[in-house]
Amino acid sequence: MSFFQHLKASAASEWRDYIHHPFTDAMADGSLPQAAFRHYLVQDYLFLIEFARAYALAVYKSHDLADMRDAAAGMSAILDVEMKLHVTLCASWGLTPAELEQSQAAPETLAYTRYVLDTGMRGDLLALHVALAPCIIGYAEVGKRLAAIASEPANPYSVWIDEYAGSAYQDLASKASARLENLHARYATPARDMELVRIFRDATRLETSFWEMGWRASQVQ
Ligand SMILES: Cc1ncc(CO)c(N)n1
Repeated sequence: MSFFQHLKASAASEWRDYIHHPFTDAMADGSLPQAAFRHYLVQDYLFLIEFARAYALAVYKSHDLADMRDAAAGMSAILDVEMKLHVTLCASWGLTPAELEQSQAAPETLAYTRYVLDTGMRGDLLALHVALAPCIIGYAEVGKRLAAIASEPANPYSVWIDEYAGSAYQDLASKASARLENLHARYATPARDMELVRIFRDATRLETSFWEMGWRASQVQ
């Protein structure tokens, strides 16, 4: 069993809640109110700023050039690619990048981003990448799942779904999986297993609470 499969199996119910959240199903069938999606996406923009910072921390925590380049590429993938999706979608609602950046972070956004940064600050590169894994590998799973069930044609969320189901993002997630296995082989010890599983489970729960935040916004319409 790969390390990632082990993490998923050790947090099976948390992982299922995250990947199959009602917020994502409502994107797939197009029933999610746009205001809820907007709320989510603005928070996600703030989230990505801090996740880019977490990859910068991974550069700092790296022991060799290969890991540094790898982390730098992860940072660029967020700053130069993924955030463009948010900027484009938000522009269609009249929101500028400056307005996005000045939005107030929700408690869920603060909790998740602080958790990952704190895990990286006090831990090593492996702990940090375990904290980052639900984000990148999870969204690739969600993207693929939604692309398979999304209502056609003219789903209002197809741009989002296509981004995460698309080959560029899928490729990024495969690289993240390979990186995780490699770091595990180099830095894991049996005594660390509980610590690493806990980090993975906590980060997965924080992903679910991020969907919950968007989902709650859809319930108050
Ligand atoms: C909350 C969250 N998790 C994961 C991703 C994927 O990068 C994202 N954009 N937002």
